[in-house]
Amino acid sequence: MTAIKIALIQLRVVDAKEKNLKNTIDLIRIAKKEKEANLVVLPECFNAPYTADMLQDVAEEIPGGETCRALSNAARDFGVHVVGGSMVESFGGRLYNTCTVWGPEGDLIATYRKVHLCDSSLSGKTTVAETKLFTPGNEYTTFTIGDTRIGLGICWDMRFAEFATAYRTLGCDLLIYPAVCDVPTGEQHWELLAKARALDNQTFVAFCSPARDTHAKLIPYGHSLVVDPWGRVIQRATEFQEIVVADLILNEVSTVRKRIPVFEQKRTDLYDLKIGPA
Ligand SMILES: O=C(O)CCC(=O)C(=O)O
Repeated sequence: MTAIKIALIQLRVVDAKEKNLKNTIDLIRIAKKEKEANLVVLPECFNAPYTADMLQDVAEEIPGGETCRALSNAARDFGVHVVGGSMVESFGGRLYNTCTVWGPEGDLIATYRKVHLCDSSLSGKTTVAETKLFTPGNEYTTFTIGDTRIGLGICWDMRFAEFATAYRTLGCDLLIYPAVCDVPTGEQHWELLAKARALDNQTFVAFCSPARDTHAKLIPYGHSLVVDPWGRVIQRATEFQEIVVADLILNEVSTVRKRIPVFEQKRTDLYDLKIGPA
């Protein structure tokens, strides 16, 4: 079994794409060279702040744009898997909130387009209306490191229990969600959601947020974290820019599943999950 050392880069996102890309590359280098991670994760909208009026300006084609070039080069130069948080993808005249995944040779090994678009007033302080801005994706996305299958979601996706359970059914042992939650909602729900998805599905779960920026329109909660299949938080960031690193003891997945065999005991005669697309 390939060991996974995951690094969540809680990036301080500023209002200039080149600065964010440069900062990202520096932090990917540190995550690999100094902290010896073999899987590096970036936050949702890591290359530009999360604001509706900026989307067209920062949108790029995948894999043709400067953000993909930067991530591909970093993955190859440092020899590390990179889950590229999310970026605004422009495709066929539409915008998607998309995560790219890069292998250690710099190859694009997966892309995931956010499936559940967020229309919410969150805590009552922040309003998000993504269905007016983006087109939703329609597919699950998984990739593997060694024999570990990893499933992807973005932010609001973390609230949909069936979606995460579908990933467990598809064979995932780790779920990764780049995300931006506002502070009041984060205080109430962030850790609870990560623990719930981990415990329900007996998988590792990682949420990766940008660092807190009190001048941003949507002030990110921060506190990126990793939860194990038993539902314990094994690493947690503060609200500032930092890299949190966790060794995933992947044997724990089968241990927890043997000790608590809920997936064998589901009453699929009474309830069952249909996995699409239809
Ligand atoms: O689920 C949340 O609390 C935040 C969701 C969100 O802001 C988003 O998906 O863009």
